[in-house]
Amino acid sequence: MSKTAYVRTKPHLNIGTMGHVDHGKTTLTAAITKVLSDRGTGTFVPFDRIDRAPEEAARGITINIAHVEYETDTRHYAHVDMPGHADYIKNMVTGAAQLDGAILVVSALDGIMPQTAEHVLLARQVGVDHIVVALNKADAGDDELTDLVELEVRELLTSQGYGGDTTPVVRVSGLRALEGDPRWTGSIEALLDAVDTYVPIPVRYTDAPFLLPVENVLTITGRGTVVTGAIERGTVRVGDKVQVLGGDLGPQASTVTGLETFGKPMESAEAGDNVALLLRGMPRDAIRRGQVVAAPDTVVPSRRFTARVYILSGREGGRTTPVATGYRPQFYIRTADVVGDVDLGDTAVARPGDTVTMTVELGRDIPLEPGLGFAIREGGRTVGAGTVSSLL
Ligand SMILES: Nc1nc2c(ncn2[C@@H]2O[C@H](COP(=O)(O)OP(=O)(O)OP(=O)(O)O)[C@@H](O)[C@H]2O)c(=O)[nH]1
Ligand SMILES: [Mg+2]
Repeated sequence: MSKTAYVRTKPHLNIGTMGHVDHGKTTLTAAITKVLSDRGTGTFVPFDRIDRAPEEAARGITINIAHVEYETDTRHYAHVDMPGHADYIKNMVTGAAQLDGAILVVSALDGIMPQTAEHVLLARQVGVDHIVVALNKADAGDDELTDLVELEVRELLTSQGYGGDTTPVVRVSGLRALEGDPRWTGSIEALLDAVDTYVPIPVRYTDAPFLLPVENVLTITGRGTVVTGAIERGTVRVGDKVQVLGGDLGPQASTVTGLETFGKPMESAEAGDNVALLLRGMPRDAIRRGQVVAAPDTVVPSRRFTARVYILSGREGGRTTPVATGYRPQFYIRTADVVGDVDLGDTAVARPGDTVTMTVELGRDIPLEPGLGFAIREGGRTVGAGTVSSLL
């Protein structure tokens, strides 16, 4: 089977849809691919293909199917439609989504709902700096109500530091656009123009040594083990030697023998690209989500570090009671999810809303470095957000 190689002609960005359940994220995602396939710069991905369970390995070393790709006149996008609220939280807090910008989908009929606010808050915490709003279901709403919803959304964004006054808010109908109604396909064009102009091309760390947090691991019969994820920094080429780090077996050497993005082979990939790497001689059970693939001898896994941590307040969905030394929550670091012991030193307790320095000892060694962000979770909710200060 011969495949067309990926040709990099435009800057690549990672974006995604977020917003309350049923506000139309998946319908909008399908509509975007429809409008762009009509333009000839993408492939139409119908609703039920996006909403289907991920990981379909049969077609080659391809990435999680919740991603779709498309091109506008000026850019190449990987777009992730997170299937549900829990997946959104997981992908955002672990950094797996690595969004350069987000489309906040708000139903013009319902306005802001709890997950709308929660997703905006989380986007802020994980460093998504640019949001474009799709006021969806505009076909079914009346103008006065939609005006109110728009006002409400702008206020929410401002309250989270997004500059709601200048945020593009575009009235769309994913459903009608999907049906080909020209009035509403035009609304999708307008939304894409807003994304193209409002979300800047991010600075990529292409000069740093290669590092890929592993999101998924698959086996391709007859070819070997494949890992997928978004490249955090650096570049990688077919033939490069790499190390797999953060597992129980210690660092393991391998060589990249295949490289693809969205099923298309590529010679080299760089920071920000969503890729699949075929790794020579790597047994399937020797690597799992949460580990990293890196340039040899550039990363040393460790488990003790100090960090500055913000403990979310109850109002932000966090705890209502303080934490103390001996607290043992889960730490979400890159794509890893690992338990850690918290030591607050001289500080007696950390109350919700406080920012504190803590020492953490993780349950296993993982690649860490100063400046690395992480989330702290407990019982299915995010209770803290922090940054590594130093390794011990
Ligand atoms: N009238 C109208 N209905 C819409 C529009 N977009 C989506 N819907 C309907 O809203 C419902 C939810 O749409 P989805 O696209 O599944 O919403 P979602 O946000 O992906 O939902 P979750 O993934 O479950 O959070 C479906 O019944 C859609 O047909 C729209 O533009 N107009
Ligand atoms: Mg959906």
